[in-house]
Amino acid sequence: MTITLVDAEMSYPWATGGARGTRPAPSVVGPLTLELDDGVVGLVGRNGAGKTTLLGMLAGQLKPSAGTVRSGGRDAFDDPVVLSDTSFTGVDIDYAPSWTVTGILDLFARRYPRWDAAEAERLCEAFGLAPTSTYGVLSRGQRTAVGIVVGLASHTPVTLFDEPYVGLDAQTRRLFYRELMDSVEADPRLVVVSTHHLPDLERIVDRVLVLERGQLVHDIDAEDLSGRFYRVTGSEARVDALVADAPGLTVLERRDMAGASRAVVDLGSDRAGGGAARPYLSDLAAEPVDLEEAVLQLTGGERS
Ligand SMILES: Nc1ncnc2c1ncn2[C@@H]1O[C@H](COP(=O)(O)OP(=O)(O)OP(=O)(O)O)[C@@H](O)[C@H]1O
Repeated sequence: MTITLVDAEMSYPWATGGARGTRPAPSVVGPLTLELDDGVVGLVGRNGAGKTTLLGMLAGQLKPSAGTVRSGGRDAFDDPVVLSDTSFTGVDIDYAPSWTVTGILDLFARRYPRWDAAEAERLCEAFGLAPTSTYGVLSRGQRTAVGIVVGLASHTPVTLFDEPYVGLDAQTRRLFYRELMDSVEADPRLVVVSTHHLPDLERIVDRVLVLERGQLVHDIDAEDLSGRFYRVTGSEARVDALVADAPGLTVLERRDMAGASRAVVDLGSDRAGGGAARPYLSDLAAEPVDLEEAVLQLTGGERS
């Protein structure tokens, strides 16, 4: 499935404190022009960057205040086809406390034409969800697991997960990422996962979108990240020579002490000729930087 955004914006008019519609509200997302295709997309950004809002727009649940969001060629907002083609689960989505796990899953089985009941049952067992438990008695992690089961078993062409790790212990988180990986391998679709924990997604993600104050500041092909960022260590003179000689190399962070130097460098994407600088690393100790560190560097260093 393809989702296309053209100059799409979202503002919450009532967030300005004035009467609704009496003065222009600032956009919390956009304007964004973007195309999303099948594959796993990681959506990252600091608190309040607009991730949940963007997911709501992709899901057709929020009407853009300007521009367009089209999913599978249809105007996404409130479109019945888009709604049955899209699952959106996550941290802010709750169900009535009296509903049982089975009751919740039955609801989605009716909503989603490609629902896989056997898979839902298997996943419930794997995530330790008793079918007769009511939602109100589930722990935080078990509630997250209900959302995960819905997202995976729905087999919707567009599957959106908003921070699908809240409350999960390390083993269960790992189980989710393994199940997600198997699921998209068997049934490729567009999956967007908003997250503050990129390392968990590192092996699965095809693309990373970085939002900052509602703007898309980086759109990174995950393959492009491997072999692009390195932490190098060596004598100051060697690091100076690397910086002077390697074509297209950018220093993102550097610390010099007593004649020795440690630096994080960006060789540039392979598409932009980043490979040209790689041979210059051979004189130094160089280790690749992981996806999260790379994104942190691209977004201007440590999050405070
Ligand atoms: N229902 C709402 N009414 C008014 N403002 C809202 C509403 N929902 C979100 N906002 C505002 O929109 C901005 C983006 O919020 P959003 O929840 O999309 O960010 P986020 O990136 O998902 O944040 P987090 O990582 O903290 O979950 C924030 O400034 C928030 O205060």
